[in-house]
Parts: sequence; structure tokens; C-alpha cells
Amino acid sequence: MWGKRFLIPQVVKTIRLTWSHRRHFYTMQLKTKEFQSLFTDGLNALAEIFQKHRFELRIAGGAVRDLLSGKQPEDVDFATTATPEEMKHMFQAAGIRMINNKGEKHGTITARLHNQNFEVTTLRVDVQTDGRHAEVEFTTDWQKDAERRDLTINSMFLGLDGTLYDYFQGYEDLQNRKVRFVGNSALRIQEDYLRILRYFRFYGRVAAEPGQHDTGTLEAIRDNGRGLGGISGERIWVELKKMLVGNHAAHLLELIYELELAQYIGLPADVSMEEMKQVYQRTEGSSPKPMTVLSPVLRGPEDVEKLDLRLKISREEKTLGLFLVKHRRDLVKGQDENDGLKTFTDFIIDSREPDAQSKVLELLKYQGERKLLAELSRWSIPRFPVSGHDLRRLGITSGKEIGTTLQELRDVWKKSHYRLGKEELLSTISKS
Ligand SMILES: Nc1ccn([C@@H]2O[C@H](COP(=O)(O)OP(=O)(O)OP(=O)(O)O)[C@@H](O)[C@H]2O)c(=O)n1
Ligand SMILES: [Mg+2]
Repeated sequence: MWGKRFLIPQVVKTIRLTWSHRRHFYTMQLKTKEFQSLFTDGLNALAEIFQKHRFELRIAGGAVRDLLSGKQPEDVDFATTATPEEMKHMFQAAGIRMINNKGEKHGTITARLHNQNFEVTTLRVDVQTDGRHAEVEFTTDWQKDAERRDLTINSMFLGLDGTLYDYFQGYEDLQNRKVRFVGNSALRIQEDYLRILRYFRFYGRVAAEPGQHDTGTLEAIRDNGRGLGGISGERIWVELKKMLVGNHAAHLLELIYELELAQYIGLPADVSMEEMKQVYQRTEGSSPKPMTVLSPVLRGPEDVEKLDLRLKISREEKTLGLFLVKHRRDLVKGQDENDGLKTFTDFIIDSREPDAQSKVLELLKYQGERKLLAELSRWSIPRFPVSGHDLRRLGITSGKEIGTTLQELRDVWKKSHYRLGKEELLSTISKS
């Protein structure tokens, strides 16, 4: 019925295949406007330094995936054969500033050129030491670095001359809209259990239809679901949110339940999927917030509290969740055919909730009230025109009386659809 939430990016067709199958990877030339636009003064200067010192420098991972999908990458990570020490010497010799050396242990140096930061990471292999901590070992072998990455579509490198280095058929998978782990799924997941949720998120980003998973992949996820229990709530929530506002979110959330992952990520067990699927359909195309899409599986305030305890959601997300579970059934379109919005605007005007209007907008998305949603988006809270000061001027002195009169006037004003002005409202008292 509805189109896709987001257009799934078409894989770029302008790639020129220059030659194929050199050993077990092939190289291609990518020259798109998104790629060209990366070549700022900063990047050109960076490339020159690596060239001068004869170290290779390539774009790595997510940015390559995005470029091949015709999408402008948000952040671009670089990979190199130079070690962090070698980079430091190189940058120091060229008088280039390096910032926050936090990543250095894992091989990342951040250099600042022409007011732009560049994160460059040494090729590495993750070596497991005690099964919990990964120790890194630097390498100059590009394939080894590709092997430790999560998904084939995230395992490619792009040379600055536009050559694509693809060791695991990532480009083919992207064209076929397949999401696959690199090599053995279970091993990749055990290296970082968050990858289970990354798999779902990228499935939403890449796959054309719900339900086209390799059975082996789903088995590996099911077998390793418990590992999510050891992943920090913040990291889980970041991934889960991206999944919820992407394509196929209802299908993916259902899979989370089918694969028995819910308990490890703060979601209530045994909930009905029906309401969730309906809400997903209703919110299609209305840019719902992640919490709005998730809330149908939250049965009441306790479920929101539990979710917060596990995932450390923001205050704003939590209050929205509480608001939706509280009002999804009792705050509904009124009888007045000519002003269906009235129940909602009255609620907003009387509400002490911060951001009441934006919460009600999410409620209307949840309820699928598209017409009212459009109307409320254009509406702005009218100001009640009478103040205590006005009443004192009319000779009302008792604080209590001022309070009750103001309340009565507010009711008259609301009944008038907020149309009556100050004089009209004040004239209703003198008559009574
Ligand atoms: N758990 C993870 C996280 C990241 N990566 C690798 O590191 C790259 C960069 O990670 P990140 O920036 O977190 O994700 P992106 O894939 O770039 O996605 P996004 O567009 O959301 O940044 C990924 O492409 C992937 O190769 C990985 O293998 N396993
Ligand atoms: Mg990234």
C-alpha cells in the first residue's frame, strides 16, 4: 500500500569495470560526483603525504558502501599500511597537527589538514587474547583487515584513484541487496555481539524485501543471541533506533522476537506483534520517531521503565514512551466532525507536559490520523488573552475569585475554538 519508508539507494551504475579477477578480487574505477566531492584541499594534502612516504591510503568500510550506493557518506574512514608510529613521524615532519590520540591503541590517528579532520587507521588483525579483550596486531595485508570486518558490504576499500578492492564479493552483494557476514557468521558475531543488530540495521538499508535472510545467518544469530546481554545499553540503543526508522522495521522487530533476542535488549517478552505491525503500516512515510515505532510492544509504563533501565534512553525518549503508552487509547479524535483536532488542541493547551505538541504529533502518527497530523503540524498554540491583571482592573480583588474566573474564561475561550479576544471574554463576566 505505502511505498518504502526510504528509497533504497540504487547501486551506482556508472562504475567502469576496467579489468576483472586479479587473484580473487577485482578492481573497478569509481568516478561519481559524491566521490569527486571528497577531494578537498585537506584530502589532497593528506594523499600527497602518504604518497611521498610510499604508504598506501584507501577509503575503508561504510564510506565505500555508501559511495557505491550513490550516497554521500557521513563520515569517511581511511585505512593505511603505515603504522601509527610511522604516521606520527610523517605528520610531525610535515608540521601537521594531530588531535585526540584516544584511538591510537587501536591504530587510529586523527590528523587535521586545512581545518578538516581525517581519521586514518592502520590495517589490523584482531587477535583474541582471553576471549574477552581483543588485542590488535598491525598488518600490511589489506585482505586480513577486510576479514575482521562485519559484513561483506562493509569490507571494501576504495583507492583514491577510484579503484575498488573487494575481497568478499561485497559489491555483488550490494547489487543483489544481500546482507552477509564476512566468512563465518558465528565467529563474526562472537567478535562483537552488537553485530547482530548491525546486521538488522543494514538489512533495512539494503534489502529490497523483508524475509530474505540466509538460514545460516539467522541460526548464527539465534545461537549467539545471549551475547547481546553483555553489550552496553547505549550501543544497543544507537543501533536499534536506526533500525526502527529504516525499512522493514516491523519485520526486523518480529525477527528479534522470533530469534529470542528481546530479553537481552530490554524488551518485554511475549508481546503481540499485531499492534506493532499495524502501527508500522500506519506510520509509513510520516517520519515517526524511533520510540513511536517501538512503543506498540511496550504494554505500559513498567515496560518503558525496564527499557530505560537496560538501554539508558534519553529523558525525552522516555517521556515520549510514557506518554504514548498512557494516551494511545484515551486521547482520541473527538465527535465534532468539523473540528476533529479539538480534543488534541485542548489537551495541549491544558497540558503541563513539556513539548506536548510534539508528543501529540507522535500520538497521531501512532493512531494513523494523517489528516489531523497535517493540521496539527501547521497549528501553533494560541495565547489565552486574559490575565489576572485584567481582572484586577475590573475590580476583582480576591485571589481566589481571580483564579476561578480565569478558569471559567479559559473554558469559554476553549469552547469558542480560541477565537474570542480579551474584550469579548471580559464582557462575558460583566453579564454574569
Ligand atoms: N561492530 C562493528 C563495527 C564496525 N565495523 C567495521 O567498521 C566500519 C566503520 O564502522 P561504523 O562507522 O561504526 O559503521 P558504518 O558501517 O560506517 O555505518 P554508518 O554509516 O552508520 O557509520 C564498518 O563499515 C565495518 O567495516 C565492524 O566490522 N564491526
Ligand atoms: Mg561510519
